[in-house]
Amino acid sequence: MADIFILGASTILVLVITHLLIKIIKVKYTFWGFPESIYDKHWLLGHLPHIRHQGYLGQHFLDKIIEWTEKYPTMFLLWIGPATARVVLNHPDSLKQILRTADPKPVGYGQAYRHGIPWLGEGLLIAGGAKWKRSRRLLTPAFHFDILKPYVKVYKTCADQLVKNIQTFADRKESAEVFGLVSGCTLDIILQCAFSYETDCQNLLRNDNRYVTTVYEIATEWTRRNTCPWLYSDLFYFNTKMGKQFKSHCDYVHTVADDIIAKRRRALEDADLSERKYLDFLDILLTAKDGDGQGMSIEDIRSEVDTFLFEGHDTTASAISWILYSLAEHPEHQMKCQEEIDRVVSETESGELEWNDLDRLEYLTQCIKEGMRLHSPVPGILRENQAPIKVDNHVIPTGSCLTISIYCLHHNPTVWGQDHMDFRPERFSKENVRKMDPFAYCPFSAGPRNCIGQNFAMAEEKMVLATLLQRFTFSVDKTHMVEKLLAAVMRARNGIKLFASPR
Ligand code: HEM
Repeated sequence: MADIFILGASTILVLVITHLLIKIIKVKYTFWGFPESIYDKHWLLGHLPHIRHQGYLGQHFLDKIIEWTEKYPTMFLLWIGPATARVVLNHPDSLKQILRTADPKPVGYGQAYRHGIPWLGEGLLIAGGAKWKRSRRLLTPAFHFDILKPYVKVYKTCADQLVKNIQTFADRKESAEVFGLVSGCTLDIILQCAFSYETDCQNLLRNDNRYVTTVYEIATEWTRRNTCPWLYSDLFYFNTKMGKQFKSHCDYVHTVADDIIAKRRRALEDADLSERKYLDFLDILLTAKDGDGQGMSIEDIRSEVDTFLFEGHDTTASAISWILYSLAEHPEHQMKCQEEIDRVVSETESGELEWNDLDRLEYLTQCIKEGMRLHSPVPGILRENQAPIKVDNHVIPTGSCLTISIYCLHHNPTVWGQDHMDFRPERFSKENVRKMDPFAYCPFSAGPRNCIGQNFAMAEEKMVLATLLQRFTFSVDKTHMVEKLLAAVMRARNGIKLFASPR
């Protein structure tokens, strides 16, 4: 009996090792000669020690990928263990080849987007093929300018509450951790605009904001799992402590989404839709019908709500917080923004910024763009190519997992110059933008799978920042170290602390 067991176990071991060896040989052969930093590569772990430096994906990894971008400015390989290679694209000429297509996101075993499915389902962000096409067509009208215009009032009301919250720190002459406060504000905004759902999620007395903190945990854990090949198996992962916690966090955010949907469904039953010119995002989801009269399934609606709740608040919170940080670091640019905002506001009839005024905030817009270049709120995205791609003399075969590193693109010295780490809003002056390759600057990605919410996001960023800068001058709290942390969005490891002096 024991002999049979030993024989069985040895056979399985030999098969596993043979499978692994074949995989290693195949991957090495496929990417033979591709640029990669062999000096930074461990013989077994590949680049994992840099990816998981001190156990998290942070500044060390960002410094490394910038170093590799300087050496290999069109693409480089990133090895996750001995048998998995990711092709990182970091130059407009290489990444435009994939961004111009609607090629899907990789969702196979061990692929990053797969690990997000328990949370976001197959919503617009993760779905591919016909499902993505249908949802994109359905939801595009929800971002029509006529729908977005009235949202400026919501942006302003929520930003006014943010001002009040920051004022409490200013009164005590304390620095405020802005990332958390801004996240509450952007969540408030997306809940009201897309879901007609009002909460007191900016109420500081609540002490926490369970939805924001839970999304923080989920997004951080999602990224952590992506960098741990030993956690790729669902069977294993969901039996670990972290896997169980991830699942329970997902269950909680799903109950939030279910509540939003149920309330809106009840409100819609009493409403006369024929009188409304435009429907908001959730109305569209709830009333959408196929040619055969079939509506969207409950799971599909929830996936979209979860996707928009996350994409609609975490990304903008990252953008606004990091831009504010750069402005606090550069008083000269902050002052120019304030002068512009004061002037534009003084020229309005109501004394309040309206939709059309946002375009007149040209210098603020330059600072926003430069802030999103420097910090890249969404640092990287993945795609699976459906046709071979040629970069320099190398052919990336069909079905490869491509990492489009937005952060590396935005720090590529061959595109942005040796001063790419400097905050220089003049990079986005009209003359400079005219000379720019359209794929050199992609905070919202580009092509058919670009960000559906980018106009919403830009208007929101302008309104929130203009409201804040009208009331305060920000400066950095030098006692607090600000360090980047990569999750699905660019976070700050211990937050961002700023002093706000009332003007
Ligand atoms: C500064 C803010 C934002 C940034 C930097 C940003 C960036 C991005 C990027 C890079 C992508 C491509 C993702 C990928 O290929 O995996 C994307 C897609 C997407 N974004 Fe945004 N986003 C922002 C705000 C928003 C907002 C406010 C919403 C919703 C209201 C939104 C909804 C989405 C959705 C649904 C997708 C998937 C689109 C598709 O695949 O068709 N985003 N965004």
